[in-house]
Amino acid sequence: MYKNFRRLLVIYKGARGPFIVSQTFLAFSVLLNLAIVALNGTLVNDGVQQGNIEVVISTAVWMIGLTLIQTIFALGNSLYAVLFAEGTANFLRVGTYRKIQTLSFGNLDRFRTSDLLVRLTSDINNVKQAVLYGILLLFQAPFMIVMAVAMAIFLLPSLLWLMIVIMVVVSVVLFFLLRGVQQMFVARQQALDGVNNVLQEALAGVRVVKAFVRERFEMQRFAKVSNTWLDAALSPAYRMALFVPSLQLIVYTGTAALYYFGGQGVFGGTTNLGEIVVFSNVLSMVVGPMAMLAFIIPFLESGEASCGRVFEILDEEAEIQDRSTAKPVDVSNIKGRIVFENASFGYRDRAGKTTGLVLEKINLTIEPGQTIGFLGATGSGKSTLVNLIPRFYDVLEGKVTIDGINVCDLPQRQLHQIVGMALQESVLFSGTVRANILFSRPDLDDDEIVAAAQAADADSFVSRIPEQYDAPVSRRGTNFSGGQRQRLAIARALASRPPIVILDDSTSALDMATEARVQEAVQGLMSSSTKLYVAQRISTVLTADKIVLLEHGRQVAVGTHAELIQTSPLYREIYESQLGKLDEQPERIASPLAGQSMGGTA
Ligand SMILES: Nc1ncnc2c1ncn2[C@@H]1O[C@H](COP(=O)(O)OP(=O)(O)OP(=O)(O)O)[C@@H](O)[C@H]1O
Repeated sequence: MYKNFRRLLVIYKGARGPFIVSQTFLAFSVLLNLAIVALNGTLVNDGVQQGNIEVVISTAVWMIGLTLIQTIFALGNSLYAVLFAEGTANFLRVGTYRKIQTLSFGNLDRFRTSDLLVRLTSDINNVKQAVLYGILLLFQAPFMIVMAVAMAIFLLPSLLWLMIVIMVVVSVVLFFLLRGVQQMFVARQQALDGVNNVLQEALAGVRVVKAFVRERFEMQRFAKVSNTWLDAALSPAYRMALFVPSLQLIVYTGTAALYYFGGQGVFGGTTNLGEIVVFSNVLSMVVGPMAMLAFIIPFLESGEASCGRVFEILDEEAEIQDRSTAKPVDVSNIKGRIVFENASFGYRDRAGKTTGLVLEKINLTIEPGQTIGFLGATGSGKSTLVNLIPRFYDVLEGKVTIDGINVCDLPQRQLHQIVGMALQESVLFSGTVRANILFSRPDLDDDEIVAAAQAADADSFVSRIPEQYDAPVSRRGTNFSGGQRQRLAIARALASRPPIVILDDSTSALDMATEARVQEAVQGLMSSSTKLYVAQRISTVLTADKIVLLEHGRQVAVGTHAELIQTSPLYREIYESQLGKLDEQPERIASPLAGQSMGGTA
């Protein structure tokens, strides 16, 4: 039972201190509570009924004093309970976030961003609530019930039957009120997942929604999931609303019965009024904790379920890990020779099973300093192919080597220093232009930053901004144009001058003249580095030392532009579809962009 919570207590050692302190305060608080209740008997019997004002005053003073001390213990209990609950939530939040940072591309493909967000926020909040209520009430309730029953046996054994009847009635009522509530809470959480999924997608794509005038559709879509959430939230809320009135009804009826039967005892001389007053208080002390127990159980259930969802992330093993045989290398000695040997790859589905091959038996040798272009229709596998070099994914068969070393035998930290990459989606972080360019190497000096920005043709627009390299970048870089974002992302990839640079469709938003300028500058700055360009546009790769043409995950042709135009009908078709019929421009066959060269060692 509650295996996730038990596991949490075992792994979160920092919680033990606040937990023990809060429960110690709680025990004292409950004992004092009972003592105060017992004093009611003295007050009525020896004070009020005997007309002894001194007993009344001294008992009242004792009761006030004990109440003050009890309040301090109760406050201590609450404070440490909050510390414990908030500490637990923080422990889970930081641990989960740290875990997400260690996950590989493949793991992240299987967890949707909205899913991760819900787990990091709402689920952890559920755990916190359950821990808080649990620590405040869970241990208090049984303790109070046992003590109160003991007092009832000691004080008025003749009316114990009444207490048992009331406890049975309360249990039956609570059973019916709570039946199915756990499933209702789980359904509410799932409905919240649905709301967050729609919200995340719709807000991230709000511009597309507006551009396609889909606001009404999106509003309806959101209203639908929001209504589902409302229904799911109302069902347990209705049940909870019945809680207090039902219990009040039982307590008031029970108290009336107590005075009826107890009154007969007083008239018969078998009991006295003080005992009945104390018994009446004890009755509330039993019903209250029973209600508390019933009240927190759904929270505990929902917290336990959420804790399990958080553990799912914490238990996720990063697909790509450093091998025990991985040996550090001197990055400055890496030349940048890349070889694909019979490399095949396929993505995994949510269950972790490979769905089919996206790349098949790729054999390719790229010499240090060469410029290579990868060309092919959308979905042909270009990005997937280059992603195998920095080990964003591991090959299923074959291998990829850098300077003869299998990339799987390189420590990932070093591999990512060797391979600088501008990803297909140019994501910038909020901060400054400088901080974004320095993302991979915070120790670079201003000259190196400017050199990288110049090579990416970013310096031209950055230097026109009044704050220049200290210009603010908003979240995801939305205060820059698509082309500017791409150029800053390229500068970020070049800044540390890695021996291998991969630009994955990173110049697609640039006009052809700017693109040619970038390529020329990159060639100047990174002449000894191996440069890989993934492109949709043939103009991006025309002057490469080698163009690799992919079709449905297979490498169908490799060669220079002049070679491919003669030997590959597919290449010729792509060329003509983008740049016009060759028959009408024969001089372009050998020298497509006369005067522009990005090649290194042709
Ligand atoms: N993370 C992923 N999970 C599952 N399948 C994927 C993933 N990324 C890509 N694919 C699939 O792999 C195939 C190759 O995709 P890839 O992105 O490598 O193509 P591409 O040639 O770079 O395309 P584009 O030019 O449009 O970027 C496609 O069929 C795509 O649907």
